[in-house]
Amino acid sequence: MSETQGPENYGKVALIGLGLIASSIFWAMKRAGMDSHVTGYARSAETRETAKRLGLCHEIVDSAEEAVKDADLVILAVPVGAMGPIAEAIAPHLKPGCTVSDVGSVKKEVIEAVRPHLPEGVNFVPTHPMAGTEHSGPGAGFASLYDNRWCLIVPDGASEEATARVEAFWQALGAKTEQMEVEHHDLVCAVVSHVPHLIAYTMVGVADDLRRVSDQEVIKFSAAGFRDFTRIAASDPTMWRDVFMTNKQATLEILGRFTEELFALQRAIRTGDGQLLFDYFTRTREIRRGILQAGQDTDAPDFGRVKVEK
Ligand SMILES: NC(=O)C1=CN([C@@H]2O[C@H](COP(=O)(O)OP(=O)(O)OC[C@H]3O[C@@H](n4cnc5c(N)ncnc54)[C@H](O)[C@@H]3O)[C@@H](O)[C@H]2O)C=CC1
Ligand SMILES: O=C(O)C(=O)Cc1ccc(O)cc1
Repeated sequence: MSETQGPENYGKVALIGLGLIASSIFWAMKRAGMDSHVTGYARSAETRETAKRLGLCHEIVDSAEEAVKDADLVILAVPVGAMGPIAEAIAPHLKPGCTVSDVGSVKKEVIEAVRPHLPEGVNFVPTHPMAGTEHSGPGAGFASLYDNRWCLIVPDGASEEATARVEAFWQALGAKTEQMEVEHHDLVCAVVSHVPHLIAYTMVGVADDLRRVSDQEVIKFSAAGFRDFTRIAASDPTMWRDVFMTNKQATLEILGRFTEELFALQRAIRTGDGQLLFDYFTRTREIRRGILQAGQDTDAPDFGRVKVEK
């Protein structure tokens, strides 16, 4: 019997992809006392072996088709570009009436890639936990990753009951949930996550290219701002390539605005317009204060040093 009997309890859960996000889901389920039977699958034999060694999932199997057999909840936790092919492969093997969910950082293209493959009667409830670190792979997960973090839910036509159960599941993992419309989700994420990652990648690339500043100096004198950039720019290249390949429209829109503002600031520096810079920085400081007041200080945990609880 489950220690908790709420709607968040699914009899059998399948995790497809066994990286940071899926392994954290498993550890958080365990911490929550859920007694679902969890089956896991990852594409590489090496990842499956590591997962077994770490005690991830109750069972690790050699194909996605086998993993989803009899599952009440299937969570796709692979890079966004791999969601469609995985959905196609598992579709004929899904339990009638089950719920399929994904955790991808982009929603519109993932929904378009996954939904056409799913049989009638299967509920698709896309989600996006706004929590992560720069680490990846099965050993990167920890039970508290989702604590007090937002998990965005993009029901996009799923039944209310299936959506409510998925929300209850994420709340049991420690997250706060909010429903969002698909296009809005992709735009919000372009602003708060995708473009900031691109800026970090660019800044670290610039430092690396700049021959007048040696690599040793970059490492030795890196202050907090640049250190944060290097942490973000150490994120998984496959995952982030897929994010920009699939959230094209929103990231290009936000990047367009970003470069306009950057040119305005560049001009102010060139023309000596200190007042413009001062006013701009005063406005942006208020945004930081707003985040702190809302109790959403995302700097609080230092992910590089965060204690891994299992
Ligand atoms: N890392 C982060 O901070 C966050 C990631 N996400 C999203 O969650 C998803 C998973 O990300 P992570 O767990 O961080 O990635 P990860 O790189 O740690 O793990 C990905 C897993 O998927 C497997 N995989 C890759 N291609 C596959 C395929 N074609 N078939 C089967 N398995 C495959 C890999 O072997 C690995 O086990 C991505 O869609 C990402 O956009 C969402 C929120 C935060
Ligand atoms: O590590 C960080 O700073 C993050 O921003 C984590 C993150 C990465 C990707 C997402 O889709 C959501 C959260």
